[in-house]
Amino acid sequence: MRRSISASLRTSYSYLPKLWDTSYPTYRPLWADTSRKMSGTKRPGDGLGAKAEGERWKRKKTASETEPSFRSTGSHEEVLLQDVKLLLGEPKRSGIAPEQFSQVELSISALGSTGDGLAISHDGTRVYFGRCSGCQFQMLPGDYQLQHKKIVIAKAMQNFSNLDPSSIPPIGEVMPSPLLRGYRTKLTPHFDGPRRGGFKEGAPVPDIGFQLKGRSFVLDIEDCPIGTDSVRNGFKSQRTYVKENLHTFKRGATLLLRETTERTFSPETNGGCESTQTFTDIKTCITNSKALVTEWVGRTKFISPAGSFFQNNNSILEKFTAFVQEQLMIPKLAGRDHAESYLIDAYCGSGLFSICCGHGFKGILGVDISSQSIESARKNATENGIHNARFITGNAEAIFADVDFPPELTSVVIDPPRKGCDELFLSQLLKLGPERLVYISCNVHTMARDIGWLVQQGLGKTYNIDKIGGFDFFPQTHHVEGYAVLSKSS
Ligand SMILES: C[S@@+](CC[C@H](N)C(=O)[O-])C[C@H]1O[C@@H](n2cnc3c(N)ncnc32)[C@H](O)[C@@H]1O
Repeated sequence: MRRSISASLRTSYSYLPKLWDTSYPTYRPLWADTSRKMSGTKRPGDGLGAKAEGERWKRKKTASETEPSFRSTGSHEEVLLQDVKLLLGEPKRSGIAPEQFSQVELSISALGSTGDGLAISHDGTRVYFGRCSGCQFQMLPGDYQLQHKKIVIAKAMQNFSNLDPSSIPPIGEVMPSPLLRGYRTKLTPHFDGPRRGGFKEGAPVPDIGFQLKGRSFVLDIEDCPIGTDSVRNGFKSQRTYVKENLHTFKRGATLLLRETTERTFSPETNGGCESTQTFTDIKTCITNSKALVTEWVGRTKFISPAGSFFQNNNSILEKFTAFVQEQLMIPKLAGRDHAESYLIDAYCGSGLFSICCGHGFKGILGVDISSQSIESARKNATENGIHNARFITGNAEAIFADVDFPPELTSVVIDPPRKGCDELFLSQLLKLGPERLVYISCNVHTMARDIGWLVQQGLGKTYNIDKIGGFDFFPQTHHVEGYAVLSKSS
């Protein structure tokens, strides 16, 4: 049975958990040992004096420290465990855990990378705050969220890359989202059903919303302020629909709410210069996963089935894809036309990077496991004037059987799902040896694991990690979109 502890939490901006100390070679909790002076004082039990203290990160890693290597899953539990270990320090504190379901009053010391509030009681206990597992950070100012997310990326590199800190570049600032609320173009609330027999006529309406934090049941959510207006309206209509038609559901269900945009260009500007054309967008909500939705990234139009993957924060995509395009330029070709170079788009979805960043490349090859997404990528490329791109359906590593681009003129953008890349893909990538790698991820822990693994392999030792940072794709939540840019050392 789970231990349930409730903590009192002041949610005003005057009380914010301290951020983790970034001035140290490795990240440590600033608050964990405030009584310790930096000069000459020993930390109880660690046996290290001030001199050794400065060098402690250089010492040989123990088996348990090196454990989260390539096989790490980057799961919530694994990430939380690393934070709790850092918080408690070594040697481990011991003590008696509070009785089950007892209430203890604790001050939250800091936020963990998973968005959990962390507090130390006399026995070193972690606690949760926030009930909905969706957007836990609504009580925190935007700047604080950005600083916290930068530290999340840094701790991910520290805890999951297995790299010496000297080979990790300083973490870049996390780029803010233009919209802090009303940004999410897709929501998937759900409800549970009876174990058997379906909903009977007159049955009580189940909770419809998102998973309760740390539990396997649903928290009723009437409105979700991070959704766009059209998605929020769609949510209200769908809630009403479920209530009125409950007896038609045989079991629980997940509702799809996805924004689509109909753009109309003003007649008087038609035929004029593209960048001066004015337009009006009408946004509505689609609930059928097979229906096609249209999304604009700046002046680029994407059409894909509502149920297929597309980045959820449209407001940041123009800035983000411009950044990725810049990173894909091969440094050795600086100042020269990149029209001689090639692009591989691994995990390409419906072609976001091939299409927004692909102009000017001599050839483009994309791969995705979803045939539906590949079909969209092909159509979207043609519609947007990209005629030198090929897209194949398959596991990401299938691309290597097909590619004949010269490695020294090739850039690869890698944007895997949360679980990261397979070892097979990464080892074949190293065999190809492309000049430039831009790794994008919504799970910075598996990104750290994969980047760390790549640069420690024989063939990977020729790569430098040039940049690491993030974009705030998911304001008000603990999630952050990370990037890592690597290039071949000269
Ligand atoms: C985070 S999405 C990125 C999509 C695209 N780059 C974008 O930004 O719109 C990850 C993509 O990886 C695809 N995917 C998942 N597992 C894969 C695999 N083993 N091989 C190739 N693609 C995979 C999914 O279908 C999804 O489109």
